[in-house]
Amino acid sequence: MASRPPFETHFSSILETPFRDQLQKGGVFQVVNHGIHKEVFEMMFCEDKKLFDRSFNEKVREKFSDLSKNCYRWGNPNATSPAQYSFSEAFHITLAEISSYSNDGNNFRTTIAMYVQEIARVAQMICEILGNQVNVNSKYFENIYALQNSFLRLNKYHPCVFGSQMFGLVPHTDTSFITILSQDQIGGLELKKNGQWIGVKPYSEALTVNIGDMFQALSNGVYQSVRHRVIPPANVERFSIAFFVCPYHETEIEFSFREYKEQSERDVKETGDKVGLSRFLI
Ligand SMILES: O=C(O)CCC(=O)C(=O)O
Ligand SMILES: [Fe+2]
Repeated sequence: MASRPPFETHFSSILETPFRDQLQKGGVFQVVNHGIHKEVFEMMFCEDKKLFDRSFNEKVREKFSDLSKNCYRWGNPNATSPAQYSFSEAFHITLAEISSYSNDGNNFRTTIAMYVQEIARVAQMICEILGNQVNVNSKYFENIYALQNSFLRLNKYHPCVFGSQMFGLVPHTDTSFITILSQDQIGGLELKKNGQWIGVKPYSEALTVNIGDMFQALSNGVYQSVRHRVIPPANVERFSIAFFVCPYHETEIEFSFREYKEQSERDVKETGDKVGLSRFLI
């Protein structure tokens, strides 16, 4: 593979107004010239597709050859109505798992480890820049690659046989510090801004970044996590890969990340929705 393209080091200057104002209202931005080689994305999406191409039985099987148990889901098992159902399938793979992969020549594992190393490097830079702007202690992002709760979510969206009655992914905010998304060119991601849903246009090789609940809490509400959803594609499949940068479970923000995650999971089970940060504010 050719050497890494140069990273645009003046990235931080664009974080000044009015860009920063946008983030404060809950925003998503796209990063180009991030230094990740095109081939890394091509290889990752190729392995991603092969994984989803396995039979349903294989994917739900208890002991899946490359991955740990229970990392696969189809739809939303807690949904109590079609409006709460996500018409998509996904694999969750934590950094803890990825960093334990041995270099045994397995294509899937080598590719995923390489991808995560690259994406963590970009995530580190973005978190530090965003954190500096709002005086967040850089200790939270000292070594993102060591944050074992961070995870990749591989998403596959299918053309929805129920028309527009169902979401590809139901409206939600991410629990992470930030989320970095690679997506193909199909589109379907939307975010809520001023009460309206707005489509996020995919750009080739751009990374889409959004603020999650934990950065909203860390920045004391200066940055806002953004509510987003995915509309299922009309007649093709869509793939995306999200990297969620998450703190250690015991990290104290004003609550611990574990408390936040467990409460969110209980809320989703009981109400079909994640109540979110508002529950933790005094
Ligand atoms: O697939 C997308 O565009 C968004 C994925 C997403 O929001 C998520 O995985 O949390
Ligand atoms: Fe999300």
